[in-house]
Amino acid sequence: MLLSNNDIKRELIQAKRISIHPLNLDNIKGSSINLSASNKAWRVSDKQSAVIGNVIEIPPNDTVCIYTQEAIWVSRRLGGTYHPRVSLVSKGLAHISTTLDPGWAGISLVAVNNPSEKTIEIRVGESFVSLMLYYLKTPSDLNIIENSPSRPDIARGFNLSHEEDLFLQEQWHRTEQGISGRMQKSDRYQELYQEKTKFKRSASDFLSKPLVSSIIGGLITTVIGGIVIFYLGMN
Ligand SMILES: Nc1ccn([C@H]2C[C@H](O)[C@@H](COP(=O)(O)OP(=O)(O)OP(=O)(O)O)O2)c(=O)n1
Repeated sequence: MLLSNNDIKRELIQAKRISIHPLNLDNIKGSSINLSASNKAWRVSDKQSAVIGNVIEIPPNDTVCIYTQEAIWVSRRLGGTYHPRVSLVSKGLAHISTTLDPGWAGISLVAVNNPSEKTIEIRVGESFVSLMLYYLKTPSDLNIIENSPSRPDIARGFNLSHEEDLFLQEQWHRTEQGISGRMQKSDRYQELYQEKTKFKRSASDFLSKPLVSSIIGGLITTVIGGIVIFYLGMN
């Protein structure tokens, strides 16, 4: 079953099946979450960084592998698929759709391909890929993650700077505890949490109003009374 925006928000608040950090609530769409481009991106052609200032340049007929800013953890009860955004493909870019395995933790490495004849740019921080998440009917029995978190195995094939290499070694984006812990301490998570408690509070305030509670009480009494009278009449 595909997760809606409400499902994603509920799961993020519980932090038992999904954690994302950094969390951008505006990126949660109807049935997906958009992920943004980080400043770590390399050309497949010559393995060099594709980042110039605040922009990632994708040369004609080349592919650039871009790390997302967001690190994601999902439990064994969820999987996902990565899809290109319309704003990206309408520029002439494409990327090969890939999968998010149950139990995965890490930043994602998304390969963006430019089959056109001109250089196309993606701004650092721009959301460029949509992730759709699905509940699994039964939890995956994959106990050992087959791929190393945040895929340094692939990134080390590029010419990494010392800082980039150090970043890939950081543990916060490579474990459930790291991603979940940072997410729960963030302002955006607190905002999401407050939103939920505000809704709960206003619902209970509404139900506790004397007029509302007497109408509900009256309705319940009428229904129960009706059932009792119906059965008495039957006998
Ligand atoms: N654009 C993407 C898509 C996925 N992943 C992460 C999440 C996935 O759970 C993990 C493994 O994805 P694949 O199974 O597609 O990886 P491989 O191509 O390496 O396949 P295999 O698992 O057969 O080694 O990589 C990623 O970093 N970037």
